[in-house]
Amino acid sequence: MQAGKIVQRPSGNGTPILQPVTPVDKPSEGSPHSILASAAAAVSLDHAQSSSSSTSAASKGKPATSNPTASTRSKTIVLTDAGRAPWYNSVGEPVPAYVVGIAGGSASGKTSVAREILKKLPNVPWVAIVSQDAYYKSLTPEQHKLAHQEQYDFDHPDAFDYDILKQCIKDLRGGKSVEIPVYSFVQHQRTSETNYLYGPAVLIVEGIFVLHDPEIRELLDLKVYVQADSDLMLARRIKRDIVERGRSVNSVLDQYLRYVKPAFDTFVSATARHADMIVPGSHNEVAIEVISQHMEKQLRNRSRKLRAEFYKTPATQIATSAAKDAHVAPMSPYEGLGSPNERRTSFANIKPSLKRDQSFGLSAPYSTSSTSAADEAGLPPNVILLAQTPQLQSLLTILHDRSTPTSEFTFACKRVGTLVVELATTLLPYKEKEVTIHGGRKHIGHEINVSTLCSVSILRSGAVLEPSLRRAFPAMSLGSLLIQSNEEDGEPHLYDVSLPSFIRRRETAEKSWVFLLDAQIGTGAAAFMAIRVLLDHSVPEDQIIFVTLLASSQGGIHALNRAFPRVRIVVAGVDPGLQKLRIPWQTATSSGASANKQDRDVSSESLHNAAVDEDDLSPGFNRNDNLHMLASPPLLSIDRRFVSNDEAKQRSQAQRQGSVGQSPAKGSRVVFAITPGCGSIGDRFWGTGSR
Ligand SMILES: Nc1ncnc2c1ncn2[C@@H]1O[C@H](COP(=O)(O)OP(=O)(O)O)[C@@H](O)[C@H]1O
Ligand SMILES: Nc1ccn([C@@H]2O[C@H](COP(=O)(O)O)[C@@H](O)[C@H]2O)c(=O)n1
Repeated sequence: MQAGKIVQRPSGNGTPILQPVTPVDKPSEGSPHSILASAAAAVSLDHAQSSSSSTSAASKGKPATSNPTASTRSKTIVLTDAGRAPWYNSVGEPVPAYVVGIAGGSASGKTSVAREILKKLPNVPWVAIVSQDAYYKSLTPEQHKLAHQEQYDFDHPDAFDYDILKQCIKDLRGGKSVEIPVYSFVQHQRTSETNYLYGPAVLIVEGIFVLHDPEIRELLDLKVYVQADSDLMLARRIKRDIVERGRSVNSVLDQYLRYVKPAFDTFVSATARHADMIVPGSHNEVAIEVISQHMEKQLRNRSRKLRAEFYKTPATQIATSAAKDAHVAPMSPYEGLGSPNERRTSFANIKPSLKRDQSFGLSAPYSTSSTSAADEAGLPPNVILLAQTPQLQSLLTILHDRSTPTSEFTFACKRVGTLVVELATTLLPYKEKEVTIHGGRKHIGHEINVSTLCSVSILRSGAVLEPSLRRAFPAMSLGSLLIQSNEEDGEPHLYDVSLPSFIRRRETAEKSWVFLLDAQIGTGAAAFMAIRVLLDHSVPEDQIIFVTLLASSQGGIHALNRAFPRVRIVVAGVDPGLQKLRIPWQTATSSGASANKQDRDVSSESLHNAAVDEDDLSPGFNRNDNLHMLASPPLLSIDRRFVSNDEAKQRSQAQRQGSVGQSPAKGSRVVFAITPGCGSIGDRFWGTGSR
């Protein structure tokens, strides 16, 4: 197969095309597909750092001499398209990825079939192809010497390390991040590089012995065997191995006759009996179509519509099941979207699963003042509310006041941010430290290991807390997650994962303490998704500290507690309401294929300036003078940078005048608003939205 990583990008007419990219590929400036490309970068985030030897393009047809590093490049293939919808259930447990195994002889066309399937699934975001080659056993120096003389048998089932391949499939299936080894066919060994891979909804594993191991077969949802004539496989292998794997005709033939053909006849072809489908190695369009349709159906069945699921559930039913088992979260992060009365009934019946002080052993003076405030506000036991002093109240009033000018709003935000961050830092694991004080005496104090700390902002509003955190820990690593609510169903979708390298590595992630930042918690849907991302990376639940300025006491904060009771939520202020509403929404429909991507590039002004149409309001919504929008999307420019205020204004003006090749189309979207609320805190902080 062709070396190198590819991502799928829609062509101008909307037809998917496959493009080889090097691991250091970046979204091209101004590309309308930059969100897609950025999501691809999210899944293969580490490439830029880890793949130092992978800077030259691997393209088919180039002689090995002109492309000497081609075969050291990963065969891992990643496709990401739209944002990733929730991959977990209402208690926060991940729903397994769909795993397809493709086996068959060498050069039968396994990889090509996998890629064709991938092309047929344009609506399935986050698909990855992993090659079994990455899991060849390490060779001893003696075996290594033999391998260079074509005297080592790479076609025997014992040549592979099934345990680590199994673990990799298990991890990816369970939603965990993994490091995929990069195999070199020239050096006959794994290189020092690995590819970080996280979050595929569909995983395709291909390799000659993918159907050999019974435990691996157990992990596969669909088993495919690619069948091709031996002469066709040999012809393809000669061409490929000379071009891509640095071989000569003689060496290919020697290896083929000594090992490849006998092993194929004895072991590989025998695995065909385990397959659900036998696919021809050529002229296989119909088979690929059938497989893709089957997969799409399976994926539809697995898709999570948490909000819809729970919105339909009557409150009494929720309350009853909650009372039965206080530790099982019966509601989604979207709970609280029924009428206020329904919400009160359901919450009243749910016993808290942890006692605030008991569970975390918070030390005075912080616990006493803030926990009593949290108790009074009816917040769950993992929530720590800042003591509601007149000083804090005055700052929160500035934030609540819709007439507050941007500069004052930003200033107050930073001050409240500092207070809430300082409270959050008291939860860190300080250790005793002995120092020598003036006069030479010893003194026992405390210290914190800053190298284990980092922050992850939920973009874009979470970044408003970064300045406060940076002031406390200037050298702290910062990461981010781009989560946006889907325009059609309001579900959160994950678009970009940019985590500090020590979270991407499991061993260090297990020791890390993460401040997860977002400006407010309404439905809690984005917080829910972000916490799941950190848990998928093995950050311990009780080492995640969610820091936020404002929460709705009726909202998803309760569902967060039931799903993730050990995540502490530190919050400055609490407002009573959470409203679901449908608002008119100005989308920009482009004439080109990139319409969907560019639709995201809508100035939040269009949201804020849009009048709420009475007929469009969801049931139970009361027009409220103090109501602000919570769910405005981040301002994304097409080249993935956040646009400045001026840029945003120019863009929205251009959109209104139709001068960017787009015709505005009126639609509507679901948003959730904390009431009375502070509006879209991110927009107000950076001055990019209305008040
Ligand atoms: N259906 C097909 N028609 C023509 N060439 C093909 C087809 N399938 C695969 N090939 C070619 O055969 C070679 C080996 O295919 P590949 O998919 O890499 O095989 P495998 O992964 O089984 O080793 C590649 O050069 C590929 O372009
Ligand atoms: N160092 C190695 C390792 C493996 N091979 C050959 O690769 C074949 C499997 O890869 P496919 O992409 O063809 O499925 C297998 O037949 C091995 O002979 C190698 O040549 N050198």
